[in-house]
Amino acid sequence: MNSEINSFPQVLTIAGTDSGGGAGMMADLKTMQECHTFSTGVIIAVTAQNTLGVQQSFMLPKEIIDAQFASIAADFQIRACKTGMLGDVQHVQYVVNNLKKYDFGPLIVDPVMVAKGGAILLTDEAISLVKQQLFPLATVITPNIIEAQRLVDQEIKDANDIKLAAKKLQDLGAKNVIIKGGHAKGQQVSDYCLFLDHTDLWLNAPRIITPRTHGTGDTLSACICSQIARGIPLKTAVHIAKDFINLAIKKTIQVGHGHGPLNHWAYQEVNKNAEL
Ligand SMILES: Nc1ncnc2c1ncn2[C@@H]1O[C@H](COP(=O)(O)OP(=O)(O)O)[C@@H](O)[C@H]1O
Ligand SMILES: Cc1ncc(COP(=O)(O)O)c(N)n1
Repeated sequence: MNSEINSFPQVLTIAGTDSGGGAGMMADLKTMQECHTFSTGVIIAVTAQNTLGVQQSFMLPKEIIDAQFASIAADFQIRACKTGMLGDVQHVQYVVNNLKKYDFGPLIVDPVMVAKGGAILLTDEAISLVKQQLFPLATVITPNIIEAQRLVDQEIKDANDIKLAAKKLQDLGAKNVIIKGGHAKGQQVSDYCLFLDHTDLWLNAPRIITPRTHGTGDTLSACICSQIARGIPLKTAVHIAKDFINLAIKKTIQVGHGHGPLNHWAYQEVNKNAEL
């Protein structure tokens, strides 16, 4: 066997597609590419979507989902993987089964529930399965504040509530928890990280006033996934991901009429020759 084969960092995104190119698997692939990792994908759902919303979606059958996992496992050495839109109970179960069957390295779970345009991307019944079966497999989970409220079934009003929610989510089996603050109010956008070793930190950045935030959560979690695959420690990875997302929002591109997509190449442009 040639030991050079598969020495390059490879990652996997398990998600829904976005025909509009801004969120879901499309945002993941663009981010992973910019992070100099080779990205593979298991498509769970196909959405007809643009910056104005989700017009239609179609959940793929079990056979083709299992086959995608098998194809990837047979040829690549995936060093980290992430989940995005999983849709419903059945599809969460297919993903859990495959993640137990194959070793794809550390798992980042972005428990995507509702698109920025309002479309439901995870049914209510599927939420408890995500908590019971997917979180215990996860190295990192990255709910936004609204998702965190649903997951702990409690209102989150302030920083203390965020900390308590993160602890509750960790108790469900997720090793590291990041609660994203994009949907909170205030001039700062603060993401709270609670790590496995019980240390914590806040990632702060000035809030950028813009409707162009389609795919922010996908991008943050994909960036963390790629950094982990490259061997970057998690506490460094989260700082890189925060810089990456901040620049992707700040260096805006004018695309679409609604919740516009991000500038995924901004980080590389600003950090030319960065050791990314
Ligand atoms: N208006 C904004 N200005 C700066 N950063 C933002 C803004 N909105 C979201 N972010 C950042 O984007 C990432 C995703 O956050 P959020 O929007 O809460 O997640 P989601 O896309 O899952 O709803 C976080 O790191 C958050 O801090
Ligand atoms: C297929 C898919 N996955 C995830 C999102 C969430 O992204 P956002 O919250 O920015 O709409 C989305 N809109 N579509």
